[in-house]
Amino acid sequence: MKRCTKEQIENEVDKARASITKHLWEGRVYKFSELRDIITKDEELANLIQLLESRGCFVRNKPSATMAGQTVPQQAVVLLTASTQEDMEEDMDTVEPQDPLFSPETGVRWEGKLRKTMKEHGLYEKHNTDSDLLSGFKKYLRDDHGIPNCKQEVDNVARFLYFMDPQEPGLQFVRDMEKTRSFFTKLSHIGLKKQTVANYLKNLKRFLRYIIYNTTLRSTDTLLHRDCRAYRSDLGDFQKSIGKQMSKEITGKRYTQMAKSSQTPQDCLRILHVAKKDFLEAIAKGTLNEELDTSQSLLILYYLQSLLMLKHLQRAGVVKNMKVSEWVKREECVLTTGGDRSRFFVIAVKVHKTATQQVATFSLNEEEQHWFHIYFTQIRTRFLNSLLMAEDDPANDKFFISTSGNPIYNPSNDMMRLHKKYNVPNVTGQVARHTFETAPKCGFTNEEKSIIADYLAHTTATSEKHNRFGQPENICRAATLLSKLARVGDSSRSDAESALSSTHTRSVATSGTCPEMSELDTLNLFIQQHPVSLEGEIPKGKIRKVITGVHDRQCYDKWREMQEKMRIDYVLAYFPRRQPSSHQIVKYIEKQGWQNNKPSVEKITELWQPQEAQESIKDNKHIKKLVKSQKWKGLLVTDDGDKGRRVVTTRKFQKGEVVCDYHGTIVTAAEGKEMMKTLSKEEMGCFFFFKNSQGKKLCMHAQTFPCHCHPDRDTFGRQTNHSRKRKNLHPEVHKMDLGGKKEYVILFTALKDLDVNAELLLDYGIGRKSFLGEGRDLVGLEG
Ligand SMILES: C[S@@+](CC[C@H](N)C(=O)[O-])C[C@H]1O[C@@H](n2cnc3c(N)ncnc32)[C@H](O)[C@@H]1O
Repeated sequence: MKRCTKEQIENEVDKARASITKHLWEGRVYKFSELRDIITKDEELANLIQLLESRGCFVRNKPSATMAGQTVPQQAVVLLTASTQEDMEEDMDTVEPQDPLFSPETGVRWEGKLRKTMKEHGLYEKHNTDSDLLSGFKKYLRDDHGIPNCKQEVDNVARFLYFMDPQEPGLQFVRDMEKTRSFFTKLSHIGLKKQTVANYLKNLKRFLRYIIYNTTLRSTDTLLHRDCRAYRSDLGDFQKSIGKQMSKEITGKRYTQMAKSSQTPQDCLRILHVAKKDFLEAIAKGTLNEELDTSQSLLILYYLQSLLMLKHLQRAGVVKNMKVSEWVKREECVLTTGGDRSRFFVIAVKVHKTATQQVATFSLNEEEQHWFHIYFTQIRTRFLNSLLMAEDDPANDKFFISTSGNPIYNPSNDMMRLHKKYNVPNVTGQVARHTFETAPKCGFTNEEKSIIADYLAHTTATSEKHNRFGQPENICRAATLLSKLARVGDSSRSDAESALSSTHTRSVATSGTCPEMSELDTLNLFIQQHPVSLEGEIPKGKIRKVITGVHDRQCYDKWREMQEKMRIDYVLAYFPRRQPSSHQIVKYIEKQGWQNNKPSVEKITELWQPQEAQESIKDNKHIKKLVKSQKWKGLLVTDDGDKGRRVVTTRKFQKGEVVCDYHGTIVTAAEGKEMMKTLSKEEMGCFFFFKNSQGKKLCMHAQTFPCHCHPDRDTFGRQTNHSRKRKNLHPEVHKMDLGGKKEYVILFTALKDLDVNAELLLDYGIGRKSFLGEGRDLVGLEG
């Protein structure tokens, strides 16, 4: 090139340099793994490497035995005490401590086939996790990240390190991005889910963060430290590309999940219904200060987390980060609806990873508040006791604590365990939020819709609005409205369902303007929020309509109808065995002080019938009054030629009704018999012999006339005639508290329905040997 210009020569030199560089990189550098793939025998491989190196070639990533001095001395990697939390992530996919009672279904399951494939591709073997490097990482995860069981994560990294260098766990891998890529490509090629591959990547990134920030590497090996940082940044790019592939898979999965679960809000709440019985039993135990076993304690913990995510639609981050101080500072809010006051408790969670700057607010009703209280005072303290904690331990202020005494790690997994335990298809918090967001809000006013939207969105504006409880009512109203949504189509009906079983209501329910929110659902919710009570008042229109919406009229009528029925039953219960007169009913209703919605006398009279249960009768005031006063109505004494006087009815009596009593004085049966002996044939005997519950023979005699207590009247019982065949009365012996003294009372009840002008007839028991009836000596008596 003598005649060439300087520029031409320089061009040629550049070309040669590029060619040599290319040769150096591509022609003279060999990867150890590639050579090993061709030559399997160690000795031959070693000879070849020796030859290549002697000719100026390079062999990359040889096992460390052949690279002595290049690995980082492990003693240089010392765990730093101060942790760097600058970019702590939400690690929702890491496996958590396993509980024998609630076995989780998380992480990679080393099913036989997968394990085999991984083994075949050299991806399964791992380094001993007790090595300095890995045990340091383990400690870092446990102490700095509060992950007590990080086995899976450490195992993943141990597997990766083994793949990169089977000899020993080292850091040289940061200088081999290509092999790193090959590890991840292989993982996905053998059929691991993209999400699992992404987990490996995430674990590796966290391992690097540990190395970079939590070890002494920065000072002991600056270059390697620099390479670790560069490698971690490259991993970020790699993660993005995997992320793209994964997002397709995950979006697809989520879409299917959403589509699958775009059922109804109450489907999302199914687990809360299914587990509720057991949960309430556990709560009841807690309320009674009885000791709860671990299974019950966990049930309470998982149920409450699920309640927050599925019913109150809080994100997992909110549940995880809710603080004790926030629980303690909960704000009471009373929604007054008509005569009823509903208490709510608003809680604001300020720090939650899902949305910094925002305050998540939710409100618990009184019952829920009690549940949380039981958890807080009994379960949480017990869990905390299982670990000796430092004063400044983060668990001290986290509201939800796991059995190990550490803050809960992943509420979503806890919720999944609860679903699994009760064999209910899992619903995630995200799906629940989506379902409630998209549920048709038929019958809601625009204002109500916006309250719900605000509540669900937690926009900054909303949080500002709600911050410091500016508008706690709205939060409570949102909770109420969400309950309303949740009850659409709910099949677990109670009072409301029976109340709505009339044909009229059914036709309204089906022809209503809002098929999504039927009248039945609305009524159910309304009754749940404003239970029908004997004394309560139905809420005033404005407050009522928050729930009743377009079904206000029907709900109003039904509520009142239910209350009226309750009041009728109440009045009827006061007259269990003796039909009350109109006057008695009016007086009794007046005594209750009901201002409106009073039941009518006619209805009560029409509905009255004697109750079968005899228990209530001995304490029944109405009967007691009649026994004391002897002013039994509906009876008349007439004269009968043959039998003397007789008692007849002046009104109808129903079978089972108390007609009158046998009023007299109690003596022993022996005394009664003695008294009978003294009677002449002409004298009439008024004796009623009976046995008390202890079998003692007694006698009620009505020989003294008029009696001292009722000198103005002859009582009906003693004028009742005998008939065995046509008897229509049945005697019942009771012991009643009459003015502070327990006394025997013999009530005559109707054996059958009695018409007007029916003679009262009792079987005196004549002829029965065991019965010392007063008429046993009578002759010529009808059968
Ligand atoms: C407890 S008193 C019944 C009221 C009675 N008839 C009166 O005038 O006072 C019982 C007496 O009534 C009469 N008596 C009751 N049942 C009768 C009957 N089936 N046939 C005839 N006399 C009867 C008998 O004289 C009997 O001693």
